[in-house]
Amino acid sequence: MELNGKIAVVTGAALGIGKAITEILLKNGAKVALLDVNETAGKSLKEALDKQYGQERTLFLNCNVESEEQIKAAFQKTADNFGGIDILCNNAGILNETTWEKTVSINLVGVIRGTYLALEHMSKLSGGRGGVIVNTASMAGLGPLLSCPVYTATKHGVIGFTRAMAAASTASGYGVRFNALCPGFVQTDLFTTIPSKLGQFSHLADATEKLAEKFGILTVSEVAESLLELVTDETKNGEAFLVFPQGKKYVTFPSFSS
Ligand SMILES: NC(=O)c1ccc[n+]([C@@H]2O[C@H](COP(=O)([O-])OP(=O)(O)OC[C@H]3O[C@@H](n4cnc5c(N)ncnc54)[C@H](O)[C@@H]3O)[C@@H](O)[C@H]2O)c1
Ligand SMILES: CCCCC[C@H](O)/C=C/C=C\C=C\C=C\[C@@H](O)[C@@H](O)CCCC(=O)O
Repeated sequence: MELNGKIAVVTGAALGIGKAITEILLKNGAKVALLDVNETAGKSLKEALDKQYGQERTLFLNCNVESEEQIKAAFQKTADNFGGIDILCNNAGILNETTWEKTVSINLVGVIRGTYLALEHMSKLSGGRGGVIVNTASMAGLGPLLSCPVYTATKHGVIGFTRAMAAASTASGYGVRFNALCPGFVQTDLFTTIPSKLGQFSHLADATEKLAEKFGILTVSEVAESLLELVTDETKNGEAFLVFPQGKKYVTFPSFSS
């Protein structure tokens, strides 16, 4: 996919990985709607991006992915403002094993909600022009992270949902590709605030730290480069792209056909 003139929506765009995704999409010619609950950070980023790319290339919308109404309105404003939606990055996510229902609501339900509402704009079956949806999962979506079982469950769910939607899209003719981005540990606020978010598993913080030492820490720019590959390579559909400092690989899943 050539990004010049394409229209992208990024959730959780104000900080961390979402901010880096926004920046690399803009750098490659896309227009970007930034959706985030953090209005202060979102408006601040929009102000900085306006200086670098001009006011017309971005739109900041205060949007909580837990709200059907807010996502629906944000997608409509994006389509009205830019003329449609070609790319969706369902990136917003939290890690909190104490408020675990909220973790499920944002990380998994929010991804499902965003996907279904975006298809109303993107699917060729509903008058859209197709495109690509990339869901930010995690390495914890491929293997259990012992200190955060609910977070692990949400990321496993995101990968399963993404792969099933990719198959459904091919079979149905949506014209939309679906891929999961699975980073290892990444230096962001989510990562640095972990110790206070493990709840009943706080005693496993040291074990988690040892895992981070083993696997290394990615920069947000490294993650964004991998996102760009999933967006632009039109051969990629139904992929789980595992990214960590030592390298990156497309995950092979068990096949049940004899
Ligand atoms: N940091 C890591 O180690 C790591 C590794 C793999 C995957 N991830 C995933 O990457 C994604 C981004 O995480 P990050 O590390 O950049 O975190 P972050 O906390 O730095 O940024 C998350 C952004 O999402 C926003 N957000 C949170 N809840 C929201 C909601 N309900 N609606 C809209 N926006 C919301 C926040 O305001 C923030 O701007 C998450 O899905 C996370 O699970 C993170
Ligand atoms: C507590 C940190 C939260 C960061 C969340 C973010 O999504 C990052 C996750 C990064 C890595 C997850 C690794 C999971 C590893 C396990 O599946 C298992 O493979 C570990 C195997 C143990 C070993 O090889 O020594």
